[in-house]
Amino acid sequence: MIRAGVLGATGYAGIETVRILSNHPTAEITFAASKTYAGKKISDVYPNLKGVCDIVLSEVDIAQIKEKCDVVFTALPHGASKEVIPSLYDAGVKIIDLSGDFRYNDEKVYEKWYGAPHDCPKLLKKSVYGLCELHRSEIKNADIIGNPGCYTTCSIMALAPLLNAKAVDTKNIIIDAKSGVTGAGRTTNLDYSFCECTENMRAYKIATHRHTSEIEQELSLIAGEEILVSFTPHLVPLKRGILATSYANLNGDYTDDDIYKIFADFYKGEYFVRVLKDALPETNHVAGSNFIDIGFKVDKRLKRVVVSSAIDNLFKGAAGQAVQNMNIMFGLDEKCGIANGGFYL
Ligand SMILES: NC(=O)C1=CN([C@@H]2O[C@H](COP(=O)(O)OP(=O)(O)OC[C@H]3O[C@@H](n4cnc5c(N)ncnc54)[C@H](OP(=O)(O)O)[C@@H]3O)[C@@H](O)[C@H]2O)C=CC1
Ligand SMILES: CC(=O)N[C@@H](CCC(=O)OP(=O)(O)O)C(=O)O
Repeated sequence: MIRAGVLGATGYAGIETVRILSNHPTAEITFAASKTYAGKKISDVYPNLKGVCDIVLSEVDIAQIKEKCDVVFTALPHGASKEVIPSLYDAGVKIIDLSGDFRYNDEKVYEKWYGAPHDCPKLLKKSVYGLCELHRSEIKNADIIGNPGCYTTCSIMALAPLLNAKAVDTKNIIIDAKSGVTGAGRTTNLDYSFCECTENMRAYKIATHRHTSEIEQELSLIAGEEILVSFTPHLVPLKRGILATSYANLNGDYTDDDIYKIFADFYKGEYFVRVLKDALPETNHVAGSNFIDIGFKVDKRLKRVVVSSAIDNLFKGAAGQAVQNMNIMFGLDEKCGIANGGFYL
């Protein structure tokens, strides 16, 4: 059995990690940390886990983690992760960080978009960007994973095949993305309260959202040149789900069949990627699952392709992909514990 710890276990991404690991056939939760609820059972905080996971929450304790864990998931706010990760690394456990702290190849990019010094650039260099379908071979041997952001997973996977095939103009890419409210975490911030969010939609952080830099890092690697994108996130009245609509100008007279072939070839054999033909994704079809659904349409009039992609922000966008990373790092079947399709009516 893989012995797993979860820090920030009572947050939305943390509890989703706990829920997935509780059903994982070859992993068990041996340590779960919370500042606010230390001393309580996790099932007292989330009663839906009663009888499924009743572990008692502790303060972070590196000596205990060293003794009890092979891998630790840090589901903490960015900034808090990089404070604890050096000690975890010294304790010899593998680390899967769900925050933005270990996603960058260049600390200067982090510092520019997060507005704070990175503090542990040597460990940042050792980390691998955990977008499983793109970095599987590096993930296998990694000790620290920077698990991707939710908007970024949905956006990068929608555009990577087109850039890889050099099918689109690299200059004018636009990503318009919508997220459910769990994307903001378990916060008491008024902006995310029921009456502010229900029956309402709003764009935010236009041209400044930190995920822009993560998307640009990965798309540039694939394209082999610097890619800049317009990225506009929106908050929509859903609990879970991200839908991204990406626009790119085509470099030639591509048909829908040509574009389908580009996507199908790029994601050949990828269980968690469902390329749709003559259909478009819906957040309901991926909720509670590790799937990404990708559909598209060529706009012949404008010689443009519009790609629509959907994920569950807490699953493929956070905890599910984190467990997918664990499976790869420990040589398990990548689908272990996360193979099922979700189901929401
Ligand atoms: N929500 C989402 O859809 C996604 C989130 N992420 C990332 O995952 C991480 C966790 O996000 P999410 O679960 O949404 O956030 P939450 O706010 O829901 O949970 C974070 C938890 O961490 C603990 N915590 C808060 N502040 C600190 C601190 N300063 N030091 C130590 N612990 C702290 C709190 O638990 P306690 O008080 O019990 O210790 C809190 O509940 C973030 O970095 C986020 O960006 C990534 C992808 C998607
Ligand atoms: C709706 C909402 O607020 N979403 C979050 C994204 C959550 C996430 O994936 O962000 P990290 O990069 O911090 O892990 C946001 O826009 O900041």
